[in-house]
Amino acid sequence: MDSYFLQAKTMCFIVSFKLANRSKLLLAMVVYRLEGFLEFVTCSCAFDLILLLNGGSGYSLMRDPRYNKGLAFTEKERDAHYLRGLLPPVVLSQELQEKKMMNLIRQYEVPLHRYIAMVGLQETNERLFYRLLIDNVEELLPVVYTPTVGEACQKYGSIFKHSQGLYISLKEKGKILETLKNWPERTVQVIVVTDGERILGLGDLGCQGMGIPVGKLALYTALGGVRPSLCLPITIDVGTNNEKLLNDEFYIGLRQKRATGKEYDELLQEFMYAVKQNYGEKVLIQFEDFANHNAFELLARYSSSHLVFNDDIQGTAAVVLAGLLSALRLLGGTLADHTFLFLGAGEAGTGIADLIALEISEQNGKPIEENRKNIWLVDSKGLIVSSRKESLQDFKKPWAHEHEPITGLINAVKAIKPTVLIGTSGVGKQFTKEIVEDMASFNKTPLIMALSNPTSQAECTAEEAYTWSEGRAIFASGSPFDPFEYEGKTFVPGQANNAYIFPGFGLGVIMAGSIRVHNGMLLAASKALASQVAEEHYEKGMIYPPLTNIRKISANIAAKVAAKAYELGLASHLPQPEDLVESAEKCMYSPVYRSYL
Ligand SMILES: O=C([O-])CC(=O)C(=O)O
Ligand SMILES: [Mg+2]
Repeated sequence: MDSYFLQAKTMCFIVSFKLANRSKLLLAMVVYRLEGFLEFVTCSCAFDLILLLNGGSGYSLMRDPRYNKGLAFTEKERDAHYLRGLLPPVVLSQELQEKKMMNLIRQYEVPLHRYIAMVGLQETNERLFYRLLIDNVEELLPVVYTPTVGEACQKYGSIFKHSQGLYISLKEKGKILETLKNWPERTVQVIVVTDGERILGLGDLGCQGMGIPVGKLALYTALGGVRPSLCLPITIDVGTNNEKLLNDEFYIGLRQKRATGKEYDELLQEFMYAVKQNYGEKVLIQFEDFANHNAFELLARYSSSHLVFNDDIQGTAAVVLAGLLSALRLLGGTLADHTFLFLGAGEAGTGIADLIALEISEQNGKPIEENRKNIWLVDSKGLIVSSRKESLQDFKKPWAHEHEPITGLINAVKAIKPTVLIGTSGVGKQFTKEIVEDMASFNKTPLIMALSNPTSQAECTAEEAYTWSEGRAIFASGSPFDPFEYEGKTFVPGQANNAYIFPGFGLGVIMAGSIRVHNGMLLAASKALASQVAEEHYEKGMIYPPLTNIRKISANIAAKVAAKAYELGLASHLPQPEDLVESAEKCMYSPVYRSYL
């Protein structure tokens, strides 16, 4: 079915019914609910539909976060929509509401309180929430996202007020399609799903991992411009092995140990096919914070049948590769001239290592096996070397190079002498003074990336990296660190967080109607990000552009990703628009209030 034709037809239906009378409007509403094209319906008409749905009461209407404007409802809107008397006399602009909310949020000193205030706003006035987030991205990202979202997940049960997103537990086995149909939106373009087993570097938080899909999707909208109604956060609850949560009276999930093996696989399979059946094959399914063993497996199993993207493997890889390409402007040489050492050989570590090797192969035309040789990984048992090959998990095997066995990161650093040190271990404080000093002893400009999240799990802090290297290190981290002054110079650490990539990447995939994710699209996203770092940023030690321009950055990433999808023949939205950056910017969600007249 041609969806644009259907959308247009539905819209005409509703508009004509609106012009007729309210009982007919009810019928129109049925049409709308069947087709689910609210976004295409004129604003005032949509407003009327909701009004009708709520029995004609403006009061109920104010309770819908998608439509609520709070004190910004105009006099005319108050008259037209039965709101008179339900609000105090004053009429505020959205700007003033924003100022007031920011003042309020800044009064909370505890980050979790700020998080709770932001979630409260999201649940009452969606457009104001996004307005705040977009206009104050550097200040509010650490509140709704990393690092505060980590603490929010740990305490999710205690702070839980309203449900956000969809929960699919073992209890829904055999009924997942039905469960998906309970979600109010009929059209969904991005799903972020977790099973909560590896939330950031905090481990198994079970069902309380829901904070992560909710936070990631808030970024899809704020940073990538994907409409909130098209985003669906999902948590799959197969139990948790976290004893503390199992014994917590406020825990919100199933009180049982994690299901594994066949039981797990069957639930995930039912989920994947129910999503495809309900939303079609062009819905992007982003896997987030699964444990290593499932993350690699799920990506491999579903990448040829579904539009899947693993943010921790692929998103993190793309953002780190972007940082490396950008850092070369400071370090000199090409990627192939560098030696990389990773602490951590899980999703992030091997994902990044793979993408670096792929990019080097694109550049020098040599086989990927050859280009892996300068990339070394250390896991909990030491340097990954060929004598350990038999006992290694599959995703580590390509990195088992010829070398004598070495235990301990410090010994590996001394032996390998990397130019780039990358932490993806999920364990904090692993880059000790001795390690950073060593890096600085054989590199004029050591590149140090402490990627584990949240801040408590970072391998070292910005201050440590700059001080221990006597101001010579280029430093980037997964969680944000404040600028640091060392001997009169202010260094601005970069945030090598996949937040730079996934919103724009997802937008590009959606724009092109791509049916699969391809490594070429990841490389395109990395290059698009790297190309947006300017001279003034390098002067401060930054290897990423500032987040303040993130919407522009995302539009450029989206354009390059979409272009790659067209080039690879994966795009289904034909013909290809002439100016993809312009198309990306045009389709981005704006949080400005609509008029309901
Ligand atoms: O959520 C973040 O900040 C980055 C990420 O994907 C992770 O650490 O798992
Ligand atoms: Mg993640």
